[in-house]
Amino acid sequence: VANKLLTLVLLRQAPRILLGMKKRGFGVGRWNGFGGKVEPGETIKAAARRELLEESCLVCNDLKEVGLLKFEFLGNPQIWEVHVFTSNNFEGEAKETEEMRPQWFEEKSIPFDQMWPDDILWFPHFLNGKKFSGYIVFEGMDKMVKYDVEEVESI
Ligand SMILES: CN1CCN(c2cc(NC3CC3)nc(N)n2)CC1
Repeated sequence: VANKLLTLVLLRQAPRILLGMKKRGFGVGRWNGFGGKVEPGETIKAAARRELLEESCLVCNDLKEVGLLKFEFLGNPQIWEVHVFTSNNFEGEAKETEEMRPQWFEEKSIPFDQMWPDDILWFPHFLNGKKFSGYIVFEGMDKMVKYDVEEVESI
């Protein structure tokens, strides 16, 4: 069955990065970038832009795809394909929404202990401005049983 397409947007204003505390639904209680599902007929980048606006009230017109993360969950045949985007060029002020409470973090104080466990694997590549690709197997929602993350020339 086709992979589940998801988006993740991490905006930067060096030396800071914008994260949101997920207030409900999947990933509740964890800091993350902004994102969601890709609707039928929508490009992945358009979905990323839409979810960023819905979840943070920010408009970004020059999202760049920098990462591709594939997740397998033991016991579930559906692979999740998370397309990671970034930009340092966006309009508006980040606002709290029903989904997310935004906060700017210094890049050297990212709250990994309150984020998805895989983030610590690929954030270093992301913060160094590299493109990355990863395959991560989870058992439940907290334990990584296998992973492989690498820098790539192109996504
Ligand atoms: C709307 N999407 C949901 C998936 N998502 C994930 C997932 C993820 N790990 C996977 C084990 C869950 N890790 C980060 N950082 N983000 C991005 C936003």
